[in-house]
Amino acid sequence: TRSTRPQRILKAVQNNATRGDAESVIAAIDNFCRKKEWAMNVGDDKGPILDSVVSEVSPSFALELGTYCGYSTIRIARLLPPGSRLLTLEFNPDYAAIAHQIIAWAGLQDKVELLEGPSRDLIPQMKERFGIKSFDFVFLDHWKEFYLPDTKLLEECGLLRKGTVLLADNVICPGTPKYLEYVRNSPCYESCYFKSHLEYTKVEDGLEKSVFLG
Ligand SMILES: O=c1[nH]cnc2c(O)c(F)c(-c3ccc(F)cc3)c(-c3ccc(F)cc3)c12
Ligand SMILES: [Mg+2]
Repeated sequence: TRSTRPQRILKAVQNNATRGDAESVIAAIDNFCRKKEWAMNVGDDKGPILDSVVSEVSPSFALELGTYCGYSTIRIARLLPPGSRLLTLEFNPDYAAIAHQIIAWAGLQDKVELLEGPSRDLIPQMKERFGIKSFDFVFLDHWKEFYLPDTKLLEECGLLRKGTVLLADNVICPGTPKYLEYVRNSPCYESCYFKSHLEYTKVEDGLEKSVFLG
């Protein structure tokens, strides 16, 4: 039977990237998705913006909502200081199975914990089951309709602290108007927009950075 797009991305990594070399895994995915088959990775245009925010925050505890094939997981994990942890949540088991293998190929499995299940079920378990006090950085890249409810859930579960940085993908394309309205008008957030392009295209998209003020 026909392979899936995530399986074809994994094969491109195994055929073109060096084990343990995260940069080569990122390059292999970007080359494949730019030249062969588009896929919803944050990509090489928005990616450096993600990198700069992660480097600036240098988080001890980071959360990613939406793993897909692990491309942004690797972009984040490769910049984390020793001893820090990235938890990434994926509800699609087929995506998670591929992401595990791509994260391992990059040699970053010791910094990353990939949790399978719906974010609304896993977020309330973070303190008790995963020993998280609060997150320093959150990357929202799962499903546009969940950005706002999951942000409110993170607040309600006491998982955000003064200065926690939220970075949201796709705020223009496909767009997350309810989330943008909230973080841009709430007195509890200081937000700014980083204009860029939809991955591997000339279409406008961007990332919204929002600092929780407590
Ligand atoms: O769903 C997503 N999660 C995370 N990141 C995404 C991302 O970075 C994207 F570029 C897209 C996208 C945008 C435009 C387009 F034409 C196709 C897909 C999607 C997306 C949007 C609607 C869907 F029905 C399916 C996928 C996502
Ligand atoms: Mg995205």
